[in-house]
Amino acid sequence: MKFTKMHGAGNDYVYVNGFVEQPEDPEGLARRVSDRHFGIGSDGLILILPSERADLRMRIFNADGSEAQMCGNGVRCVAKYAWDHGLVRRQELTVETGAGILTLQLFPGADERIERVRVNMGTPRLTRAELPMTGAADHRAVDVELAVNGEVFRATCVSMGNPHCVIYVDDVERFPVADVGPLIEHHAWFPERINVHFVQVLSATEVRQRTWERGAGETLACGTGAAAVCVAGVLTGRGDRSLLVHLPGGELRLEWAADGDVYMTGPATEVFSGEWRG
Ligand SMILES: N[C@@H](CCC[C@H](N)C(=O)O)C(=O)O
Repeated sequence: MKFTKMHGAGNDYVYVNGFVEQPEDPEGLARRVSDRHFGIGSDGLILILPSERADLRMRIFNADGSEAQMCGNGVRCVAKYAWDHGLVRRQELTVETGAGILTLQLFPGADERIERVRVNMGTPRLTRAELPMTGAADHRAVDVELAVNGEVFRATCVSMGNPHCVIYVDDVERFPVADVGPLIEHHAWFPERINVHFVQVLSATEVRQRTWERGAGETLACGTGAAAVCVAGVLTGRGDRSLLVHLPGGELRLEWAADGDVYMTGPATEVFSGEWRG
């Protein structure tokens, strides 16, 4: 099976061109290729597929094999792959995801390859039923107290098609993400688990973020998570509608626009291609 390794701000996936390859067991394949010692090494697997409703369709599988609805860093790389590898050569294209059909704008660099992509990530979904999380179905969870192992955090929960929990901390570099992240991912409040983001506010327009991803552990960036952080900043009065997010693997620009949709702009990078015989 031919594959291409790509990343968006360090959030890396193995990409398979589903126009050519049809993997039989994508869940199992995701677990095997993602292994950083015995596989290719990645945060998961993304299949680029034909669509009857959009230019392309993508499916994303986390490193543990679970399928997610959406991947913000991944969808930018799908757009880059489509342009650079000649699947669709248009500067505006649509991608069908588990979170709906998204529109993307592609920005080529001097060598005519795509360097940066802007994605309309759609409208955030804010009720507990939409996340999903326990509690009154039509209520939001904004700065609510969440008890974890005897400690109480203030959590704001936002769905960008997939579920996110945003926690503000004073010093994100020193925060024990690998200890607290999995406890919140598997907390009884979240029947489908959740992605968890620890955020330090630098100013109303800038934050530093570290992420514990559902099904993948700590990653270097999360695009849907950065979108949720932008929304959480506005909902809690901590941030403007336009936000620069610093992540361990790079930077993302977010805007919760007046039309209600969240726009994300960031890099997309191809690392190498190969053949998987596992
Ligand atoms: N890294 C992604 C999100 C990938 C899926 C997530 N782990 C989930 O299970 O919802 C991003 O860039 O958005």
